[in-house]
Parts: sequence; C-alpha cells; structure tokens
Amino acid sequence: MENNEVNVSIPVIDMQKFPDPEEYKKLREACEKWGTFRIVNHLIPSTLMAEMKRAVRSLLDLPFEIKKRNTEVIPGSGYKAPNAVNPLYEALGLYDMGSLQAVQTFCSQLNATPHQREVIEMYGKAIYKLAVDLGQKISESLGLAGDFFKDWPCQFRINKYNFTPESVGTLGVQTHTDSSFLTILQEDENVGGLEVMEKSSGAYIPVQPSSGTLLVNLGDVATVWSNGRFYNVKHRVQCKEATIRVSIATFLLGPKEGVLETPLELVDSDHPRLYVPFTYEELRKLRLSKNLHAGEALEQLVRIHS
Ligand SMILES: O=C(O)CCC(=O)C(=O)O
Ligand SMILES: [Fe+2]
Repeated sequence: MENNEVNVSIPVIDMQKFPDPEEYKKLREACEKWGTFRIVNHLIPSTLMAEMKRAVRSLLDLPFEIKKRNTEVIPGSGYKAPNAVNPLYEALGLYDMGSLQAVQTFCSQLNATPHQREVIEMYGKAIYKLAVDLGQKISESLGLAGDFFKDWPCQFRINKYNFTPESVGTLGVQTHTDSSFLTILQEDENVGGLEVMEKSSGAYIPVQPSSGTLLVNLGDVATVWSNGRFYNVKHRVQCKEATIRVSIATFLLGPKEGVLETPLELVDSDHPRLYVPFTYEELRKLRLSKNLHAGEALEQLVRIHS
C-alpha cells in the first residue's frame, strides 16, 4: 500500500458551528475514523499565525551553537539536530507552552528579540487555549461533561526541513504517531508533503496545506483515553521539492501527574477497559527507549483479559 495514494480528503470541522449536534457528530466520526481533521474558523488571527511563522523561522535559522542551548525539560523536548535517520530535519522545542516561565526561558536561551517574545507568548496562549477547547469539544462529542484537559501540559515543536534537490522523493520524517492526546499543526502554507495513513485502507493520503486553517492529529493518548474508540493516526513527511519547509506543532500531551484515566462512562461490559494504567511519562519513555514511534507502544500496554 506504501505508495498507493488515493484521492480523498480529510474531514473539515468548523469551530463556529458548535454547539450544533451535526458538528459534534462530524467531530466524533473524524476522531474515530480518521484521527485527523482540519479546523476552520478557529479564531487564531491569520496575522498572528504569519508573525509566528516569521519568528520561528528566524529562530531556526540561528547558528547551531545557539540552537543547542534549547535543552530538554522532558525527554525529547529540546533541540533536535539533523541525524542519520532524518538528516534533513531539525526542530526546536518547548515544554510547557501553558507556562509563561517556560516560554520566557525558551526565548532567553535563543536570544529572542522583544518582538519575537511577544509574538511567541501571544501565539502560545492562543494555541494552548484552542488545544484545551478542542479537547473539551472532543469529550463532549462522546456525550461527556467535565474539564478533562484543563491542567494537561502542552509541548511545542517547530520543525524545519532542509530539503535539497537530491532529497526529493525521500522522507523528511519517518512514519510515526504522536504520543499526545492531540496535536495542532500549523503547516507550511507553501510546501506540502505531509501524508496521513487512512485507517481503513492503510493508504497514505497527501494533506494539501490550506492557509489560515489548522490541522489536528490524534495521538496515542487519545486512543487510550477513549478506550480504543479514537484512531492515533500514522503520518509521515515526504520531500516534494528542494526548499525549506517549516511547520509548527502544539501537542496537548497527557495528565501532568498520575495515571492516564479512561473516563468511567467509556467503560462497560461491551467496552471493557483495554489498557493497563500508566502515566504519560511511562508512555513517552517506552516509545523513546524501545523505538516504538508508530503506535506499537500501545500494543505493549494492552490489558490481558482472562
Ligand atoms: O511537519 C509536519 O507537517 C508534521 C510534523 C509532525 O508530524 C510532528 O511534529 O509530529
Ligand atoms: Fe507528528
């Protein structure tokens, strides 16, 4: 199925249509069948998105000596230099976007200008609020009430792909799932290349960038939280042209403390609890230490029913 691209497009959710029951139904089906959807009318101004893009691009263009000051707070959260597996890819990271202190530390490490700081802080606040709001709407789409995601930390990653003429046709990032509950992606508005795996067929679907909109992917935590209802979408990035591609990812991770709980309403005799209790930190360590980046970690966490 690897290169069997099909001509279908992913669902589109209009944030201004809520609380229309039809939009909730579309959202639930998108989470169950696709694990990915595009959101429109999300209220993050396109001017802020463009400013943010400019700010992160100049941070990514800094010399290596400065970028490497962006150290890890949790495993994998800091600067990622190009390596043997992904030689074209590098990323700066920030944990946790909901903490002003963490945002300021990130900016100081990279000598951000006052204007860049202001833009990153504004974007951070707005995108964090959107991530929690989306989580809330997703839980409401399952008929649940409650503040499930209010205190969950958010990781932020800005990705740069240094595509060359020789790299066209190769992968910029290998197939993976995100470990998060959900990821909000501000795509490169000019350069495509992201492909999501369709759940039913296993075919890769190219995602066409659409300026001003945002893309949402569900990750491993969403599958566990929903007791197996939601699809942790596999995705990868292909190099389509010799150019620089920049994307901005915000990950709403998992509970800060304690084990990841599936809400009781999602467990009954028809839907027995699928996974053993574990913390987000344990999931992250399992993925990193055993190289289980495409959802395989969850297979190791499945509860054995007698
Ligand atoms: O650059 C992209 O389009 C995707 C990035 C991604 O999948 C990630 O940061 O997890
Ligand atoms: Fe991803």
